Amino acid sequence: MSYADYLDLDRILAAQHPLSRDPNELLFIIQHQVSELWMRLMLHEIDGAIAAIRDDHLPQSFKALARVSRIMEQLVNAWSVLATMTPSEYSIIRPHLANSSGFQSFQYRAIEFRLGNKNPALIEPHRHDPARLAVVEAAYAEPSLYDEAVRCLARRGFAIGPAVLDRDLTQRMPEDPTILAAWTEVYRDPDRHFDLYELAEELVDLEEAFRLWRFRHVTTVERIIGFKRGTGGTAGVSYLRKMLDVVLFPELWRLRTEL
Ligand code: HEM
Ligand SMILES: N[C@@H](CC(=O)c1ccccc1NC=O)C(=O)O
Repeated sequence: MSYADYLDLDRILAAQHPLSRDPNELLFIIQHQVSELWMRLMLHEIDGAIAAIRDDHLPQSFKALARVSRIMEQLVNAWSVLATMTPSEYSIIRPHLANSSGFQSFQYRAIEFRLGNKNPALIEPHRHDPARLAVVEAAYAEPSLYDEAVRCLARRGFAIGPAVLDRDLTQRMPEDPTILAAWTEVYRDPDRHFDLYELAEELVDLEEAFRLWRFRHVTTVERIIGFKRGTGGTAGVSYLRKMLDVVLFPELWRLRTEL
């Protein structure tokens, strides 16, 4: 066993195939490949966190969630590398991308779904690809990270409404007063509910990192393509700006007003 064998470097380092003659395309490809590798680890850790919460092993979930947030921070900082690519450079690469786009990232979609941001329309780009479709559909159908956190609140004796606990898991969880009341209680007496308090703060950390990623995506996109339409068919920057309004764990933000 050698370093290169263990890491399967021959395959990883032979996996860049620029379509243009532009030297900057290598940056574009590697930026996305590195992101997909980090996303692979994020999905693994999110799955671990979900299982740990389900099994009431909260300290184990904190380790996994902290790792997910630190990975997301890597992805946030990675935008600075891509931002060294100018609009002139990208305009040479872009025609080669045809209508491929980030919508086709099955790992990104699985992460969004695992974090509870469910939208069935976004399964469609994966319809033609059975193996990837299976990953996305499983993430769509299964309880999200936040579902498991809320079920944990219920197991700890907080009165979570039946509409929440018996909900259709394929829909986004609507903001709910019983969840808000439970988290508010946790934050009013952290010493009494310390592990739930810590869980909540891990979730807030993760959501903050995710928001920063969305913000840097849209800002980098505006810097590189301005207000052109996206290759995936959306209006581009104005579409991505709307995504900045997504709130993953609404009651955890709302409770701060209640304290
Ligand atoms: C020059 C660089 C980039 C440009 C111009 C760009 C542009 C866009 C646009 C316009 C969209 C909306 C879909 C569309 O109509 O095409 C989009 C979506 C997306 N992009 Fe990028 N992007 C860039 C780099 C990246 C990178 C480095 C990643 C990291 C993996 C990424 C991941 C995604 C994802 C996951 C979506 C779907 C977002 C969602 O559903 O909320 N993009 N991108
Ligand atoms: N949506 C981008 C294209 C794009 O960024 C892209 C194309 C192919 C593979 C990855 C991509 N990155 C994420 O959206 C654009 O409109 O220029």
